[in-house]
Amino acid sequence: MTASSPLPEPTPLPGGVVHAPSGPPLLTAEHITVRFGGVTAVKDISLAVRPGEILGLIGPNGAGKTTLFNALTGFVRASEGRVTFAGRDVTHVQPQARARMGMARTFQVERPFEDLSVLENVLVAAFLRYRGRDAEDRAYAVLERVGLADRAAQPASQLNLARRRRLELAKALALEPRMLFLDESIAGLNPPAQQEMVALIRTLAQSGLGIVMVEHIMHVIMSLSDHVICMAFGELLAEGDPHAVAAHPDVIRAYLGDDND
Ligand SMILES: Nc1ncnc2c1ncn2[C@@H]1O[C@H](COP(=O)(O)OP(=O)(O)OP(=O)(O)O)[C@@H](O)[C@H]1O
Repeated sequence: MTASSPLPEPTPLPGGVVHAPSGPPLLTAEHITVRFGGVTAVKDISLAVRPGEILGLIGPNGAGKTTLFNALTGFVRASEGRVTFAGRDVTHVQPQARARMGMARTFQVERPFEDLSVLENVLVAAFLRYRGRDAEDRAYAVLERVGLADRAAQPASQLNLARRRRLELAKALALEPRMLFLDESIAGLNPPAQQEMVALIRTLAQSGLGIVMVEHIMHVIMSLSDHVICMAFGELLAEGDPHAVAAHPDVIRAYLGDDND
């Protein structure tokens, strides 16, 4: 029996203009280590993301993806290492301040203000950067962009899962970020909704946003990512373009020994 990769081959996505990450890195992380008491959840991981680039973080359960993601966005304190955004050291900058600087994130469990309308939810985020009419204009523009403009007046509580995910994305985009951090934006959606979200994410990268995504749906992450980092037990297992990572013997071993893909 030959050891073929359990990860799907990257396939071009329909309608995709090839996007071209360019310029110096927008985000760099150097030698990030995160310890929780005696547990080293992330060990010496470095990465860089350029404008327009999509970085996919993969790895079996407990690999440290979420912890690394949280260290990048400021929700977890790095025990060692440095995070730089747009040339500024943000290692000790609080999450909300990072968001205002242009590092916006979504949450795996989306948590809109249920009683507020879709528009009001986006306005709450828009007010972090804009005032009055500017915030409203920004919120409407973002709702158009994610395809929720026709739901603007609806209470967030009435949205289905796919639209809640779009609202989560709209809230992040209302900050007019340069980097977007997506925590499982696609898992749990039905296939058509997955495709719509994939197309949207691709468009956002094409517009020049740098994107870091943690996602369990392998065919999605392997197709969308320009660069993939595979972690296991907190450490870097392999990195490179999706083809190279999917074919890497250590990655194959990690996934064959784990049924979470
Ligand atoms: N707040 C914490 N306190 C203690 N240990 C933690 C904490 N957060 C994560 N860990 C541990 O760190 C390790 C990495 O967890 P993490 O959630 O980052 O992995 P993951 O790759 O995101 O996993 P999954 O795919 O299951 O979400 C695990 O051993 C986990 O139990």
